[in-house]
Amino acid sequence: MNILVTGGAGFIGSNYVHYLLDNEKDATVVNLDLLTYAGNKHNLDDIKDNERHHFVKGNITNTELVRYLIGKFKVTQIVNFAAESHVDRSILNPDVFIETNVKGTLNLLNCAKELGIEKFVQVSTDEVYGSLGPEGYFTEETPLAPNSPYSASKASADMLVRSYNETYGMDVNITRCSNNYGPYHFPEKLIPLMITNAMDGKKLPIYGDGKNIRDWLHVKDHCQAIHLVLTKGRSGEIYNVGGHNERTNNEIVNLIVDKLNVSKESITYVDDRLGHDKRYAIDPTKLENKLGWKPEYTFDTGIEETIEWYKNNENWWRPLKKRAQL
Ligand SMILES: Cc1cn([C@H]2C[C@H](O)[C@@H](COP(=O)(O)OP(=O)(O)O[C@H]3O[C@H](CO)[C@@H](O)[C@H](O)[C@H]3O)O2)c(=O)[nH]c1=O
Repeated sequence: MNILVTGGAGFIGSNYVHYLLDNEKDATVVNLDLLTYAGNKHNLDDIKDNERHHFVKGNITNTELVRYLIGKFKVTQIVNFAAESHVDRSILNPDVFIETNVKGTLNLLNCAKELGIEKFVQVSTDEVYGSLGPEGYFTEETPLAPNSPYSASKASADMLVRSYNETYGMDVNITRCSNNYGPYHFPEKLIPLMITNAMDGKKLPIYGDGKNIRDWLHVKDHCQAIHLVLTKGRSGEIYNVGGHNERTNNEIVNLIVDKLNVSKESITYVDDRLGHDKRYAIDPTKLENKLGWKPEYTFDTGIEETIEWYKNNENWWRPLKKRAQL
């Protein structure tokens, strides 16, 4: 297997690169990442001498570069993690989301088609389904109804991937995950922002009333799911990946406050996010039944480990928060 992993210096991508090197002893990984604000070469420090890992700084929109890498490394599969991913940033500046998430995916698909790639996996999100009321779950048949510029860009990319299967018969899969947490999570996102703010005695800003619900999935369970899809997914299929773990934002922040033993008075309610989706909840039955996926982490263990990781890796997150002015 010679796998092109795009966005492999980001949160989920770098966890997946580690997963691949640990679990596929014959795999060569070509890691293409632009190292934007959220990409970080330090996520890959422990594998920088690994001969099966080739890091390349570059943009997935660069046709010549993608063609060159596929040829040089005889790439057989592509897993596309590269994306602008932060909803708040997409509300302020949607353009770069279209550029990377839509045009970048299109470029990868074109190169994959031209050079005969065996499998293309698009890593997508449950946000393409929009927002749920208090009952029910997103299944793979739920109609797409993205509400933010971010989720609209991801839904657009999903449609392109689907079309390359329908039109050109390309072997593709789309995975749609719920909210990930775990090591190397960029500290602009809810869980790492709250942990690191709490460690520094800063305020913990909750948007709106804090009753919005997210389904939290450990990033390592997500990586395992993506790999099952890459190796066993049926061509053209979509697989939802969820944690069976719905929590309100209030619950998450209060849990972190308790675990880090800081005052509840640090919690502060701030203006709501525009178009804030109320509830995401994923039904991962298809992945469990068809591909035998079983998450290993309970949220209790996962969040404990994650908090410990941030306590032990201040050198990793402090410069990031400083640079991003968080
Ligand atoms: C950063 C921040 C977030 N929030 C709220 C907004 C959401 O309801 C919830 C989680 O926010 P975020 O961590 O930004 O994640 P969310 O918008 O759900 O999106 C994440 O999860 C998605 C999957 O569901 C991914 O596709 C996105 O790339 C990823 O960023 O916490 C706050 O209340 N305060 C905050 O400071």
